[in-house]
Amino acid sequence: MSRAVLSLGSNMGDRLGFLQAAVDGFRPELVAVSSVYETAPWGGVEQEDFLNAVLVVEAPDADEWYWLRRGQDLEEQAGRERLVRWGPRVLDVDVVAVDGIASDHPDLLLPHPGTPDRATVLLPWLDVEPDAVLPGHGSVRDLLARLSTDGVHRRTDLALT
Ligand SMILES: Nc1ncnc2c1ncn2[C@@H]1O[C@H](COP(=O)(O)OP(=O)(O)OP(=O)(O)O)[C@@H](O)[C@H]1O
Ligand SMILES: Nc1nc2c(c(=O)[nH]1)N=C(CO)CN2
Repeated sequence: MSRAVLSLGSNMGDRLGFLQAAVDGFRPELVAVSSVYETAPWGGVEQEDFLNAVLVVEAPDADEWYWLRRGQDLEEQAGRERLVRWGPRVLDVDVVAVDGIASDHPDLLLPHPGTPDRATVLLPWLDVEPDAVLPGHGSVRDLLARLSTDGVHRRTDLALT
């Protein structure tokens, strides 16, 4: 069984609709969906706030590349264009971690190297796995305790179904 943690983000157009489309795309493999968070952009590009969420997915015969490909297919279906690094996007699907796998392949770095510094990933991850461990980095709770969560707000009025 392959178990992956995926991070979703959108800051253009119907943000919740794009996240929901990703959830629907992963429906057969879906184990858990976090709350939706409204988050101030990190990365230095001036842009609209994001909606972020985290999914846990599982499939019996998948490997880590399967999850990357599935995420990229869904980004493409959403009409994503790669214009600016860390810039606006209709849908971003990052593979945060797959089981305990470490990968330094540039097309699939695992765990995703941005994760330890991103409250926009760690906070929603804790919703679905309160005892989560980021392989090689320790508990998600401890990683999050080092970070500011200013600008990361749970949207109780929005939900992915
Ligand atoms: N763990 C991963 N999850 C998703 N894409 C990855 C991962 N590791 C490497 N990549 C590669 O990153 C590229 C996509 O980068 P993308 O434009 O989505 O980055 P970004 O989301 O803007 O920035 P960041 O990766 O820092 O969140 C793809 O070529 C993909 O193969
Ligand atoms: N808050 C927030 N900021 C971002 C995000 C994101 O998902 N959330 N993704 C980016 C590009 O990957 C750039 N900046």
